[in-house]
Amino acid sequence: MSKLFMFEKPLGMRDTLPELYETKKRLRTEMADEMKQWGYQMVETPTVEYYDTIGASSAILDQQLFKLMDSQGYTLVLRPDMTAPIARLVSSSLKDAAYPIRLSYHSNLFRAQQHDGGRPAEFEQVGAELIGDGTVSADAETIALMIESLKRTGLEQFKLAIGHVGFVDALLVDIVGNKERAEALRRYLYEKNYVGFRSHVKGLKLSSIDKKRLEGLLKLRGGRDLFNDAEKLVESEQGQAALRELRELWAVLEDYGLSSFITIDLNLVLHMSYYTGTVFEVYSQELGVPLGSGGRYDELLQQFKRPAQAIGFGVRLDLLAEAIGQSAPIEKRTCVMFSRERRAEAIQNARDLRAEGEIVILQDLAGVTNVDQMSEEYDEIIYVIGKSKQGGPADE
Ligand SMILES: N[C@@H](Cc1c[nH]c[nH+]1)C(=O)O
Repeated sequence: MSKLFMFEKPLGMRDTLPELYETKKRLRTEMADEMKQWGYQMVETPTVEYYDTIGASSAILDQQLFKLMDSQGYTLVLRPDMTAPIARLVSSSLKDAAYPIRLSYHSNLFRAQQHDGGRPAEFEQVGAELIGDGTVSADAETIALMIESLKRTGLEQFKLAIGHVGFVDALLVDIVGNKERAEALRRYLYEKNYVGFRSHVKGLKLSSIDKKRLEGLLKLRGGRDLFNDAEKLVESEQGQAALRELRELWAVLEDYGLSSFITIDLNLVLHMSYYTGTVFEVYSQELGVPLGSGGRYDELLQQFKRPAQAIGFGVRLDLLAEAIGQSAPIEKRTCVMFSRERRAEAIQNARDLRAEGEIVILQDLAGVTNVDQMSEEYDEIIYVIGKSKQGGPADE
């Protein structure tokens, strides 16, 4: 091995130390327990998939895919997303299961990074998919489940922004006339580059009324009241239908008692190109980036020959851990330090304490070079050293 790389990790790869490991484990368990109680069943899919199927339908940029080749020469990818593998699974291994199907997962995903110091290229996502149900009730269930599972982890200050692909697309095409010109504007929205959006709009050959309408889109963020403004802005039936759907969604989320977590953001555009309807993103007060997102993808399943409407979400565990702070409970650690002549007694001691649920490190004194430094690691040390005292307590 080249000495240069001995301590290096590939771009964007991270180690997880014990404290973060425990925090992530707690968060994963809380979320998984909540999803289980809503009837979502956990599944696992392979880490590697075929590039032609999963790589392409995952809607992740090609340059973000980790690619490898199998022994037959087929290109494989490390999965960048769980939604496409689940669509494959539902259309193959679960093809006889009746819709709607409720599945959940916690899986590591891989998205290659171009620069160092950026986001991790491998991260864990906890998510759920509700497949085969196109109702607004399914949209609301997915959003409510996301909120409730985040609440269960102890996250308090967060908001979920809801938008609709149908609305943004309809409004942009209404005004600029075709999909290509709309695409340039969508890109600014996706990058949340509103300054760029405004200056692009200024340069377009449009009437001042239409320019105002485009700028009006940026203001469509807030509570239920903005639906009235939005209705005036969009002309097409597609745009109006999207707004009716969102109004109904809001009403269902009120029935769940969760509307206080919601803002409507009608210029929300997400990274996955498979979204077709409602989309949403979760922000916590602590982070500048969304820690999870999701949406409706009614056309993805037909690529796998089992057409179905579907919706789901994914939460990034690394970002959730960052938002919540390392919060695994501090557990007491006891060390039973023994010398050889009392080894059997020490083993029994450790076994008894572990049976009571304690964390016990069993350590041969001869294996330690710096006893003082080692002692600092533990909350309690029980020395079982020296001559055996038959039946008596361990030496302190
Ligand atoms: N797979 C999406 C999240 C999602 C799940 N279901 C629908 N969307 C992502 O990684 O961003």
